[in-house]
Amino acid sequence: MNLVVVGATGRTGSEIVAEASGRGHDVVGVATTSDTVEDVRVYPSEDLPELLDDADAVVDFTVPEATREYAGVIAEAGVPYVVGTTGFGEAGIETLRAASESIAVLKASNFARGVQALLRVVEAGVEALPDYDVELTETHHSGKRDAPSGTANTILDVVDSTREAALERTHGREGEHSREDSEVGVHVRRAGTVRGEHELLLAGNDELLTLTHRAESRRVFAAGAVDAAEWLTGQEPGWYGFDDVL
Ligand SMILES: NC(=O)C1=CN([C@@H]2O[C@H](COP(=O)(O)OP(=O)(O)OC[C@H]3O[C@@H](n4cnc5c(N)ncnc54)[C@H](O)[C@@H]3O)[C@@H](O)[C@H]2O)C=CC1
Ligand SMILES: O=C(O)C1=N[C@H](C(=O)O)C[C@H](O)C1
Repeated sequence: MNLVVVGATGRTGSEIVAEASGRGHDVVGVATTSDTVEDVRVYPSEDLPELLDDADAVVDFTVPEATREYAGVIAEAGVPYVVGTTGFGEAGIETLRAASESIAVLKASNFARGVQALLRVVEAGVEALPDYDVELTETHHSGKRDAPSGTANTILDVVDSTREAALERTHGREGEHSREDSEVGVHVRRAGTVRGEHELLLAGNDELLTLTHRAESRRVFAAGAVDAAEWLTGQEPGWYGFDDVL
């Protein structure tokens, strides 16, 4: 497969370049400036339209502004599009949804297989313990831009859909007021080189249940993203998630 990795010089993109090259794919990179990663040539972003002529799939781990800018040109070129970037507002999601009318778009906030399993376990835990308090804590490296993480938002969406109610997301706490039953606490930590940890706490009835996923290296995201690109090349235009691949 001819694969274009947008964000190829980044923390995650460079791992994706290594993973895809290691599987024998022909990889080119795109980033803000030209470079080389793992002997793979990285082109500046203005070269993207030309690189799409020979591409079988694009994988994008950048920033929401870049993804929004490139979605149109990738859709015009008719190339399947795997999006790992997080931190979109509603307008960003709309742009990707519009692209999915003409190409296959697979967007996931986390390409670790363990997180897909965690989402199923969260659903089961919340269903079994409907009255328990729910608190979410996520920890990432100090360079992460968006907060809460995309995965945290996905977990909270699963809690809401399981409870069939939108809990009020309380981001950290200070001052003097006790917890309301209608809220879910969301706690974000940024420190060092942590690859990504998510913990959901369910508490009530004198007991605690904690559900935790910890990524130990970015290779887990890279492997999932390349699995997704390999799978997506055979799909019809539409909107897909990582659970469709597994
Ligand atoms: N879905 C998942 O499993 C995962 C998602 N992510 C997400 O991926 C994104 C990137 O994270 P990191 O690799 O830590 O970031 P990073 O800051 O290390 O790398 C960003 C990359 O994007 C490129 N870039 C930035 N603006 C660009 C533009 N306008 N045009 C072309 N390239 C541009 C940079 O040159 C760099 O190569 C974040 O949104 C993060 O949350 C990260 C890990 C796993
Ligand atoms: O920026 C990161 O590093 C990560 N971002 C994703 C997110 O926002 O959930 C996935 C993973 O946790 C690593």
